[in-house]
Amino acid sequence: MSKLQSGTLQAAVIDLDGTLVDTLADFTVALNASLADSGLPALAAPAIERLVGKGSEHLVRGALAEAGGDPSEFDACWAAYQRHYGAVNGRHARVYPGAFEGLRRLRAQGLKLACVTNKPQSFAEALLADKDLLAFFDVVFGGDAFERRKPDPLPIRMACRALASEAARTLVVGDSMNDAQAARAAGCPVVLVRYGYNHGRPIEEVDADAFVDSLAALPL
Ligand SMILES: O=C(O)COP(=O)(O)O
Ligand SMILES: [Mg+2]
Repeated sequence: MSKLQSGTLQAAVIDLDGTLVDTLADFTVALNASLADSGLPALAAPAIERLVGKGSEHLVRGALAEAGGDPSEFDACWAAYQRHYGAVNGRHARVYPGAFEGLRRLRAQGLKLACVTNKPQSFAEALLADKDLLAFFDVVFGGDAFERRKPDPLPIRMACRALASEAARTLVVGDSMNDAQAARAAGCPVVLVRYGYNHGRPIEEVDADAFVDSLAALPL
């Protein structure tokens, strides 16, 4: 755990959905409206939660399959989802307890901050702005910012480059195996929150340096 000790870090890369903001209700409303447009039944929130974390295409494709739709309906469902999510983005979402305090503490330590999410860039920026979180970040990279997204290390590496930080001195904070795998492959220490979305799997089975119940409890 020594690599997480205060004073050694230069920057932190923070995930969005399931780490900073609880967006499951937004996903549920937008996906079910999209499925309804295709005449398909609604899904319960826990089924949708298991699909969150690998980006919006994965989410829509998975929801379509779970609702009994045909893969050929993807394009229509994807277009509907863009519309519905754009209309609902942030409305049913809430910032997790401790998130503001955690971000303030990271900033107070002099760390540069990046938000790296698999959520599309425009939705991510709008959500962060709506929740008064955008100003904490030096840079925001969405799931469509690069050719590969988490669990690929590319977005984390690009964040380190943008922040001019060494990977080993850049703390990744997330809620899922996608964050942890990306961080490990990039050579960054990683802390996972216990309250987010991890494809229905216990978070503590993921390889990480520490687990916390709140961003206010980050081991800094
Ligand atoms: O869009 C998703 O699937 C999840 O986004 P995240 O990377 O912020 O958790
Ligand atoms: Mg997440």
